[in-house]
Amino acid sequence: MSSDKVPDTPVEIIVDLLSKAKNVAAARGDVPKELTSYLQKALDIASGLDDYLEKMTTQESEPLAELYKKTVTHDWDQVHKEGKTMFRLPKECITGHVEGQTLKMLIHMSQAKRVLEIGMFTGYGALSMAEGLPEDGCLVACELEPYLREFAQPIFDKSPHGKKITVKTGSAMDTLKELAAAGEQFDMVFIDADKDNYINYYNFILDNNLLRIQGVICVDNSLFKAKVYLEDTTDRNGLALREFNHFVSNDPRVEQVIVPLRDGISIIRRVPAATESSRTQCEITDDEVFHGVKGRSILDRMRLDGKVAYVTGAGQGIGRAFAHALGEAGAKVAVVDMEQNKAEAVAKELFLKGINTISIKADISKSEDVQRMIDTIVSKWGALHIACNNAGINMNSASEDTSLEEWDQTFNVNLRGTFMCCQAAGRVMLKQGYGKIINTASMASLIVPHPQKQLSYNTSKAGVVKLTQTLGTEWIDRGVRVNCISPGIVDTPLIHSESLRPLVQRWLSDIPAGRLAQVTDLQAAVVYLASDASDYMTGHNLVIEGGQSLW
Ligand SMILES: C[S@@+](CC[C@H](N)C(=O)[O-])C[C@H]1O[C@@H](n2cnc3c(N)ncnc32)[C@H](O)[C@@H]1O
Repeated sequence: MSSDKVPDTPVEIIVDLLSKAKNVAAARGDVPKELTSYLQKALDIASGLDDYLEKMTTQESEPLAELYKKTVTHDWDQVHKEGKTMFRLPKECITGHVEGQTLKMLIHMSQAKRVLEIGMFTGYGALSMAEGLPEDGCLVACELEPYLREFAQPIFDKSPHGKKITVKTGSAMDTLKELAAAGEQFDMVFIDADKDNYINYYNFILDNNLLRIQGVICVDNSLFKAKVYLEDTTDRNGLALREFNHFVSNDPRVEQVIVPLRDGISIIRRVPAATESSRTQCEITDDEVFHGVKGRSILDRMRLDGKVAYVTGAGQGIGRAFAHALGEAGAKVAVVDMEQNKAEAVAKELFLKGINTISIKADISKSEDVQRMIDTIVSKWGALHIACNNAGINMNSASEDTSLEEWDQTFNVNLRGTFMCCQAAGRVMLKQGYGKIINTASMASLIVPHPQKQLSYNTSKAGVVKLTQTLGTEWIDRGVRVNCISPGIVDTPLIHSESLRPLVQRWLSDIPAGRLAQVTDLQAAVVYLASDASDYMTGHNLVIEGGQSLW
């Protein structure tokens, strides 16, 4: 701490007091050595803490460093004297490096997408939080002083994250009212403005649903230089924070913890409305719709954490997208393809995203490969919950010319192969009493796509639907659900082949959605069918074709 700096946090105050005590001790000749040495040790511990935290915390970005420098070197007294700000703003207002990174970390951990800041100052906290937001995230910063928006904006503009920030100038309470009237809701709120209004901001936010359930409110200065717990406190802000902490700690709508970082940060989580205390406050229907099935919200019910999955034909296209989707939702994924290098490449992608994965080379038209695939997965991970039978081939010929070879080859992979996978996976799943099988069929099971000629493909995919319906009804009473997904025409490398490329325009005129399907259009469906949320669904053909089969 530099000598001209006023101690501002409990630790800084302790350092100041210990330094004074040390000086008093040094001025007297009769202080025992032991006491001087204890004082020195306490001083070393306290004075080293903030520096150490600074050093061990991830460095700030260049725009943040620039914003910090610009803020602490600015002549705020002069600005105020010139009437550019209503209040004299001390540069110590700034959140700074360690707190900024803490806020950014909280944004990541809570996966917040929409953030509200009350009290922006020069935008250090706002930009730190914006850096933690996803690309489509947004942060609304409330600030009383218009001067500060002008001050911060040029640096926001230099950062790739600055565009996520919208500054609303004026009284924060007016802005909160405006946001509530517009039905806005946030995942995280950072309160860091006028201390005696904290309680009003907090209550307004909760009373008006500005914070979503499970959302987080962070509050700065909640230790307020230790004045919140020192008995002789008369300071207005210290008393306001004391009352605020007391109120929050008794509020059944939330859980809170005060982290003794700098001047204290409270982290307050809005708990689900279904807690005992709030239940007694109003009439609710006390059921799974209200609480969620096994207490899990609908999005949680689509998580696949701890589940073991495989996807065949996962080396590219739809299968690759399915493998990523299942992994992102929490499953361990075996990436299966007849081309080993492709399976390995996709498994590497999943690994980079932190997904547990293995690659397996298997030709699903060979029964020994199918059994080896299942055995490998079960011996590696001890179970099999999700079987995604996606591998398939498509060949084109006029029906009068279709060779038996083409027919057999198509059926060997698309129908016989899918059956073998279903059977081998099903045997494991029936023993477990639980399983989800998702076959890739095709819109061609419903309509006859044209003008291309693909008799064997269409017929084999119609077979996949009937296979799915039969297994789906035969096995559901033993916990195994079997469904299929029928994509329309998907924009994969396959359709950019010489023979198919000219047909794209023709197809587009048959698709109400006006575009081909992207593989990403199919990802949510596979996660849904793989999750407990679809447990009542079996033998279903989920058609995703931009409306093409309806025209
Ligand atoms: C402690 S500073 C905020 C620091 C900031 N969060 C950061 O990351 O550096 C408090 C800010 O709140 C603003 N403020 C105070 N009262 C306000 C009010 N009623 N409405 C909006 N902003 C207010 C002040 O102008 C000041 O810029």
